[in-house]
Amino acid sequence: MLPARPEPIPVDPRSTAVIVIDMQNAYASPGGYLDLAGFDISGAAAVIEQIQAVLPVARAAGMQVIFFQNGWDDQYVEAGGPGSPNWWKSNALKTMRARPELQGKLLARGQWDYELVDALRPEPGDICLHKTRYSGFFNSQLDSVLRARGIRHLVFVGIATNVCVESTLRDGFMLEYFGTVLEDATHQAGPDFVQKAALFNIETFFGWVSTVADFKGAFGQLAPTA
Ligand SMILES: C/C(=C/NC(N)=O)C(=O)O
Repeated sequence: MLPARPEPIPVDPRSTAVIVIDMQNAYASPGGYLDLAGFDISGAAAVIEQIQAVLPVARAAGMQVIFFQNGWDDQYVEAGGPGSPNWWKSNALKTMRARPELQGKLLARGQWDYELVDALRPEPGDICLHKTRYSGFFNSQLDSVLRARGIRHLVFVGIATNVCVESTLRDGFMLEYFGTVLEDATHQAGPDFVQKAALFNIETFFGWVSTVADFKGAFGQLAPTA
């Protein structure tokens, strides 16, 4: 059992994936997109440390680790033009329109901004997926990757709680996946109250909320199973 809110939840490591949402320089490094767009990323360093503690435990327990990277091709075709709400709402695209010297740099594959932070690198056996919108289920291989492995439970870490973490967990709920967020391994884009609001939504309507300490306590002693 994994201690969680609103109640403990049974989690079988063999049918569980840890989903690492968008731990890219864009979201977690000074000089990355969120920082340049004026969001407070001071909590990101702690999130990196917490994820560093989670991943070895997850791998040793036999869980699948899946890294997501968010962004687009270097011409921003995947971002959509003015006919896409993404063109209007993406703060990365808006920041580049306001500051033309950044054009081509933010969230573009091949650029530093798109890369995962140095401290969190996939290991052999981990899976890396790309996404072009906030939900990891939209236009990606995530659902088929999970179904092929019999995975039903998703444990979320990463940035941002109220955007890509919550969007992916919500879509997973609609697709019958059980979703749990490790709250202290996530950080919001926006004021503190949006972290609280996202976690309230998740624990009340869409899934469960746990902590890194409880995750380590539940799975830290487990050897991989055949
Ligand atoms: C604000 C934002 C969040 N992304 C995420 N990874 O949650 C964005 O991509 O613009």
